[in-house]
Amino acid sequence: MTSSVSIARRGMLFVVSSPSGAGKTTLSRRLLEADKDIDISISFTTRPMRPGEKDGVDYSFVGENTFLRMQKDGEFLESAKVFDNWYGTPKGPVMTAIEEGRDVLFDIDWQGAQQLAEVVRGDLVTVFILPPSRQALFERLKNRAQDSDEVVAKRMSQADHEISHYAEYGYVIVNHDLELASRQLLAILHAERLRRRRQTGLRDFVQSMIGEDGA
Ligand SMILES: Nc1ncnc2c1ncn2[C@@H]1O[C@H](COP(=O)(O)OP(=O)(O)OP(=O)(O)O)[C@@H](O)[C@H]1O
Ligand SMILES: Nc1nc2c(ncn2[C@@H]2O[C@H](COP(=O)(O)O)[C@@H](O)[C@H]2O)c(=O)[nH]1
Repeated sequence: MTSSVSIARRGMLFVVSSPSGAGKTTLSRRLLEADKDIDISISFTTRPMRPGEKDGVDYSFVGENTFLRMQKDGEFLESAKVFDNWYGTPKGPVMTAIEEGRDVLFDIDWQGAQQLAEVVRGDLVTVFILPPSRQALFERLKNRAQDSDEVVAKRMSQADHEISHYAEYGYVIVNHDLELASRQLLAILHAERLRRRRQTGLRDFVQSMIGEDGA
């Protein structure tokens, strides 16, 4: 029978970005289902709630005055205007999770990823999701049926610019087959947890083993 050995490690900030509609929210949800040791960062936004979304679950929905006050008071780890709305990552929950050695998942855009890179560097893992084609991206946005034609057109018009940032990311996944892309994302998470520098308890673990008598 096997039993697992627990070695202390640093938590990481696991960022997933993509052009709108490529599937990062879908993949993020599947990652949370598949791995219970990662928490999602719930962003604040001034965007109107979509059908089916819940306040405090998908986002914390706030008015622009509240958002700008929070931004001024330094309550965000990063924040950016995306498609005419404000989005921001609240500092508190992320810092607590990292201090406890837990991993945090971020569904944020390239501007947010750049800002996080300035703050955390070594604890940051970045994944960019590409659609299999431009046509597939358009169809996913249309079929999601949660945004007006005008909003879909705006997101498509910015897709090229968003895609141009793919080279700033450590990993890139083409989300053609959802099952495969989900497995690939999970594999990145698992491999990154095993990086030697993240395993802060390794030294003690190895020392105790070397010091053991017998065998
Ligand atoms: N591999 C896939 N094949 C087909 N449809 C997919 C695939 N992945 C995601 N979808 C669908 O594409 C639509 C867009 O996905 P999702 O909402 O996850 O995109 P997103 O990148 O989070 O977009 P946004 O940035 O606008 O939030 C959804 O309806 C989702 O079910
Ligand atoms: N920089 C940040 N970007 C964020 C954050 N939360 C979400 N996002 C990105 O905004 C767009 C649009 O999202 P949608 O839910 O309105 O479709 C998408 O690229 C998200 O990744 C955030 O806190 N900071």
